[in-house]
Amino acid sequence: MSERKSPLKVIPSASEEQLVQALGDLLTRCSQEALARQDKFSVGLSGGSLIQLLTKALKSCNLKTANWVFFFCDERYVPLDDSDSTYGAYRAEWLTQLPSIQESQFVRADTSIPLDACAADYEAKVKSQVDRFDLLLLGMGPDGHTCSLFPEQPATLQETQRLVIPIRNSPKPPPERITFTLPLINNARNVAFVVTGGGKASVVKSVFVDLDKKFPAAWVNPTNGQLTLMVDAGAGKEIETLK
Ligand SMILES: O=C(O)[C@H](O)[C@@H](O)[C@H](O)[C@H](O)COP(=O)(O)O
Repeated sequence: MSERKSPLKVIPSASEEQLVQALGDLLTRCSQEALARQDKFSVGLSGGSLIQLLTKALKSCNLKTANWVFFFCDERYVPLDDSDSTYGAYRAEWLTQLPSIQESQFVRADTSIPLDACAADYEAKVKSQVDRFDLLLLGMGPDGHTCSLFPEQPATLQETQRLVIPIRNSPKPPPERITFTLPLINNARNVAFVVTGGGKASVVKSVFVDLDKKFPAAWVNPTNGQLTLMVDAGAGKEIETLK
């Protein structure tokens, strides 16, 4: 158990429709705040079920996205046209369904170079464009992993220097990845977990109520930013005390 640096905001949703609406509201607020401060809105994306939810939120909100820039909180080290590529999954959804978003708005990892170089190159890309992320959208696996920070690889949670690191032997395939580290994640202005499904209810409680550091997601604790947890009825069923 450790302390939260800022209060956790929990947004429960009774249906997918409500969750999509809440995600749209979050994007609206964070983008307005960012664009009132600077000329770009920087967003870190994650893979998994978030892709579809985000696509639905963006379609229903009709936001002006021209000044948004999308990064990847983690990426699988596979060619960009591989079916495992997180960027590829977003591209397939967004470039067909969200015509206002351009390919040039994605800052992609260069997976054609060696893995260590890929991570260092992505860190350089982040540093050259972003001081603090305006919004990081994170998923969480049933094992409590987030980004590509896995419970089986606790040393990744001790990183203090590098902002993006290579991952080898990931317990979840594919084995090679790059991932944002805690110094970068916890420096963001807004970090939002989007977690769905009853299968994750107990890990949601362990991470967000018990702050059990066995789970990498429990290490996400923005230093000077807002942490939000968006859950559907299934994932949120064991956290009554937080709602
Ligand atoms: O790179 C990956 O393997 C996925 O992106 C993964 O990290 C995902 O974000 C979480 O497992 C949550 O996924 P779900 O929301 O689909 O459960």
